[in-house]
Amino acid sequence: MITTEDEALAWLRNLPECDATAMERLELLVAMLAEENDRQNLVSAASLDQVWLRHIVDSAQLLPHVPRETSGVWLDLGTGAGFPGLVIAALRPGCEVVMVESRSRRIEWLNRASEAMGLNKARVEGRRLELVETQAVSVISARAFAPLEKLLTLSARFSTSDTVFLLPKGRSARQELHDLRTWRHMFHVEQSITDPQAGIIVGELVGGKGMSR
Ligand SMILES: C[S@@+](CC[C@H](N)C(=O)[O-])C[C@H]1O[C@@H](n2cnc3c(N)ncnc32)[C@H](O)[C@@H]1O
Repeated sequence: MITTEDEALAWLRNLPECDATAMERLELLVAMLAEENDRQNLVSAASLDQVWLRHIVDSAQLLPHVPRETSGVWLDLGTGAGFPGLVIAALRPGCEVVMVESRSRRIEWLNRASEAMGLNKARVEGRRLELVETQAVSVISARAFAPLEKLLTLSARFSTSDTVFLLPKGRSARQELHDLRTWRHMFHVEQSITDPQAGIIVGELVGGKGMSR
């Protein structure tokens, strides 16, 4: 379990994707986030004291669940302050990361941060997820976006049987998965490395696209 900022930075530096360019991009994100958080409430002020642990590594810990050679779109739902979307895009610059966000000031922030970080393959879909054109994607991530049942109802149309869902769910992961009734799936809960009580729901929908509902 990672509990300090030093441990978070050490874990990150050991990540195969974390080269000098990625680190520079993440440092820029951390600096810009601190500044922007004075203008709009992107993350809790308290969490900024442990930003590498609470936001950067908390996002980056999704990467080992997706092989580096995976191609196709990584769709991040409700990216908000940039998590995990901007972190994934910084660490996998060859990956087409699409960040869906509906609030205008957050859309503006995501576009500005993405441009400053030089994330040429990342893109912001600045609209409600319900209005985003359907396409099959390789990965769907969502941190603090919606309860599991609703999340799947909104996002299943982007999935195939190969689409990997990566859903950091905090302390409710096991309960939400246990309560899920309407979907056939191959989900399980992985332990978060940043919070002993938090879990990440990982896996695929059987049949994808909600066809098996
Ligand atoms: C609680 S925040 C989490 C932000 C970020 N994922 C994080 O973990 O820091 C949820 C975000 O989802 C966005 N959101 C909620 N419903 C949405 C929808 N239907 N379509 C697009 N964005 C949505 C909100 O505007 C908000 O920025």
